[in-house]
Amino acid sequence: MAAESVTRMSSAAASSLCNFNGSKRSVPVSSRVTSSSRRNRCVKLQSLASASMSEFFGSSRLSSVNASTSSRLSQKTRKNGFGFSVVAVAASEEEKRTVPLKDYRNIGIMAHIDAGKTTTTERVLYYTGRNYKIGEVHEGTATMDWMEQEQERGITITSAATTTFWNKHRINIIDTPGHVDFTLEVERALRVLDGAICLFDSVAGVEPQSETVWRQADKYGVPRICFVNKMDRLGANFFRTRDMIVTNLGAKPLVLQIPIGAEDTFKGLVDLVMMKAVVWSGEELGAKFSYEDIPAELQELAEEYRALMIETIVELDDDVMEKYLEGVEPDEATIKRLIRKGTIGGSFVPVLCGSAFKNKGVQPLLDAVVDYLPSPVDLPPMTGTDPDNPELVIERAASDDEPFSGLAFKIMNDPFVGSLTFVRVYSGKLTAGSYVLNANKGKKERIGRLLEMHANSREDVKTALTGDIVALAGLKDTITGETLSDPEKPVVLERMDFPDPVIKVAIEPKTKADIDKMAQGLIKLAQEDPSFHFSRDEEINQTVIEGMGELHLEIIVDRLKREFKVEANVGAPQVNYRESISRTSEVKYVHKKQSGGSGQFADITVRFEPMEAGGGYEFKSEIKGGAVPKEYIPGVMKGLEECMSNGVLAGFPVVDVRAVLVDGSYHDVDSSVLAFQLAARGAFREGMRKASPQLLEPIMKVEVVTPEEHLGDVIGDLNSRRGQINSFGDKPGGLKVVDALVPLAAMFSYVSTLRGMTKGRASYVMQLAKFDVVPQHIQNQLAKKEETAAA
Ligand SMILES: Nc1nc2c(ncn2[C@@H]2O[C@H](COP(=O)(O)OP(=O)(O)OP(=O)(O)O)[C@@H](O)[C@H]2O)c(=O)[nH]1
Repeated sequence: MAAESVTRMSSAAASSLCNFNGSKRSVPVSSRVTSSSRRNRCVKLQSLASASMSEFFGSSRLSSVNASTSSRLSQKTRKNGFGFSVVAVAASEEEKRTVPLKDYRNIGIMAHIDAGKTTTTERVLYYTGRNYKIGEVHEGTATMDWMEQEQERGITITSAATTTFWNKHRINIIDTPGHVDFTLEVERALRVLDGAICLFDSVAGVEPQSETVWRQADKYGVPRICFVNKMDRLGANFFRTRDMIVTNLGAKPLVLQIPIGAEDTFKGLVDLVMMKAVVWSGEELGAKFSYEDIPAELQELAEEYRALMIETIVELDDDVMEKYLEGVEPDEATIKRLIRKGTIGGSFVPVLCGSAFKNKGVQPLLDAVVDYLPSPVDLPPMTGTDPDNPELVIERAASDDEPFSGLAFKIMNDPFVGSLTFVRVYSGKLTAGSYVLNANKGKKERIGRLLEMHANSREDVKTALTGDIVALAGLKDTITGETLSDPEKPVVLERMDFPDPVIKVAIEPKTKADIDKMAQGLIKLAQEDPSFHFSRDEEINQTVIEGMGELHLEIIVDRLKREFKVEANVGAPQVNYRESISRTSEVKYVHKKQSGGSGQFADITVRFEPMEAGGGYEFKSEIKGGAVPKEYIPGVMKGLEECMSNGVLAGFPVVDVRAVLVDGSYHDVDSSVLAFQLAARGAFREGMRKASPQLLEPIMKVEVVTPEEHLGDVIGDLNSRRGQINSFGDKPGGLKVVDALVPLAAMFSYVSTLRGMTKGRASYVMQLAKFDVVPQHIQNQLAKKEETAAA
């Protein structure tokens, strides 16, 4: 059975390579990406906020794009580009709150690739009555996987939002992708969610990507419940997964259910709160369940786990604990109250089980979402800062009566509705037709339409209330991570972190006529996805796209083709290196020019210090007594910042460096901000060279699962890729698992090699572990390539 997920993963990842590697790469595009000397001439675009079509290719083309878009926008009901209907409902009055805020659950479903997130979500939609007909991932009909690429590959790429109801509670769900290339989607979802379901495959247990998303959820303090899925699969083991939650995640599981049977005898579960067996009569969609007596052979185990559960939760309440010590067990309502308290407070994570595919365990899971995950009012108020005074902390309680605040967490381009901005409302209300302030940019935005999303279709609403997740049509300047707020009571909520891309490829349209279309597409795609960057060098006529992995960039190229009708050739993937320094240097740099009129003078001394890994870049001024007047310091900062994206070794971004302005002097007439900016550039060049610069490369944590007979080949191959084997282990089904650290540069086209070597029976996952120094002989090779390219 393990081969089932192996094959699916391998084929998804394998297809990611055909554009970038192997025989299909007979493309007439320079596989070399922009050289360092040229890089600084590139226009770097990360979002539409930083550039627009007009900046890129002139304004005339931009207006034609807008005109055609707006004519399409005027239509009310139509099919969107993905074949689903867009429904515009005339909303007359302001919507009233029908569900109290305490009955809201904003949740995400997160897991390793293939654990069953989409399948579970589809079941949730069915059992909550949202979907009449169920979509199956393997048939390519899942509602939440609405992109063509998702349906073809059976994987989730974008997170989709949907709203549904259970026991009079409103549940907003975001389905998130498991593949590491789309980790940003998970990050964005976690930033705006109040709680999460963490799914595990009961055969594989806690897998690498589950660890990653678990840490992400920790970072945002998201309370969660665990669902051990796929209990029907051969090799399913609930208790091993429970143990892995302890060993691999360092979490404290609170077992609330134990399975009745496993693999093909999996029938249902014992609910330890009610001490009842919940047994399904079949495995078909909508199969009925009944409450029964606990099977005799499970009675003892159930009592043991119930006792563990009670002992854990009574610790949260002194009175209950006292009574318990006197021999009085808490009643069901008290048990639920304490499980809820401990889950929200992070004391433990409830663990449930089931088989989404066989329709067992989904309804109790929904009950647990309602019973144990928090509503917006159970969480501390959101904090932010005053846009005019970043020192001033502002709180926004979750209430319709507070001033409006919301966070834009995702932009999606719909070919017909236009750009949709997904917003989580944290406080107050948002009304269609009103104006809000983009507090990060200080710009007002008009709210055109407010849409409630149901995966692939949408419904117009007049008002969004606190706790809602809505999509806004018509915003012009807002990008992911920015705060929208009441213009009279502005607030900037804490921003999200976006990872920097680790790989890049050169790309060019197959026909010259498509160059505009490609730029338009890239701008839109970069606006949607902050982990995707692109840059263009006009002089050598080359565009480079950068992303989180081969699959990520392949999807971008595929979307260019499908959504923007641009066929593109792509070069070989290249690693996005970083540059840093290994020792401290101090330089004095004088910028002096005397040519006829007024001169330029700036004198600075800058110390460059290495910082801890992950430290980024920092600037500090130690100027005393006005040696460099305050008004010139921004010039120094700007000059240094400009250089940080363009290191002295090979033009890669510089990281983990602190620049300290220690001294300087100025001239009453000839000094200016510009002169200090130019001096800073000079100081950077000299200072970095003196500080033993070094090239850093992304090192990936790779986990390969292979049948034993191919273990030797797999290890030999990893060694030849500069891999460092960390551990071996066993997986159910006689499979071996190898954990290694391997430089990303050596992992391109790995999937096809692995497939060839193991006849398609092995699979692997990898994720970024760290950046590390590139060995000297490889640095020399890279420097040589750089020189040849520059020549
Ligand atoms: N046997 C069994 N198969 C399941 C179960 N749940 C999901 N699957 C299958 O596992 C595969 C992966 O399921 P998905 O729902 O796409 O998993 P996912 O976590 O959404 O995957 P990504 O979005 O690609 O990360 C599909 O073939 C499902 O039919 C289950 O409970 N039992």
